[in-house]
Amino acid sequence: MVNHVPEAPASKSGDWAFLGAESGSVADRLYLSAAEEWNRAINSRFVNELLDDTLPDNVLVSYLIQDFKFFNQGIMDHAIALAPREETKEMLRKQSKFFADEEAPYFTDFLKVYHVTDEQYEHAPQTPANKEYCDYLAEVVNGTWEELITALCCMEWLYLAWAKRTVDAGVVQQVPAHKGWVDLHEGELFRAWTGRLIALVNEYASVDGPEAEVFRRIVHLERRFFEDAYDLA
Ligand SMILES: Cc1ncc(CO)c(N)n1
Repeated sequence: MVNHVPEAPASKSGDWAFLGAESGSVADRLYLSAAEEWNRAINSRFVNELLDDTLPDNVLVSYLIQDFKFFNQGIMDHAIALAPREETKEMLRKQSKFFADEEAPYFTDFLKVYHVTDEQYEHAPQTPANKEYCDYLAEVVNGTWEELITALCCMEWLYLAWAKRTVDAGVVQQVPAHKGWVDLHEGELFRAWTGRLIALVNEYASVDGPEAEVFRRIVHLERRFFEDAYDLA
């Protein structure tokens, strides 16, 4: 295969020091505590096929319909409300606007190019993992800032981690929808955003607090979210 992207190696302490998760930091320790399932998620069949351009269209469509439903949930608004400092609220507001400007158009264009009708979108049932994930986030947004920032950090970081595989391998996807999905989750801006979330986790979260369970639960749900794309495709 010409454009094969190798799997990510096992997680090691300090892997993400360049984004602020130095060895022994809270973020690094949370990352290591979920290492096994994190690795399975970022090396999942869905990610492998997306990066190698071998993903069947119906699986991509099924996944993105689920993700669009997931994305429309307002987690950022809750984070803005709970953020303890005005500068953090402002940072989150800017990122929220970025999502509205960049990520939402990706979805809308995608649905058009792949001929997904509004009806098909509306009627697609949520997959079990997506439902469980959304239910869980509905709980988390009513919890503490520490838990919410840990959840947000984990989900964005895990996305950067799978997308980074292709950047590390120097492979560029030839299918525009695949490349577009990578570009939304890897690059200077997404790295900076993830780095800001890692800094907040280091500042506010604790490895012995309830945040540790939140981190592992999100990794688990992310792995299952990828798998479910095949079941309902
Ligand atoms: C399910 C899920 N988790 C994380 C991201 C990254 O923002 C996403 N788009 N979807």
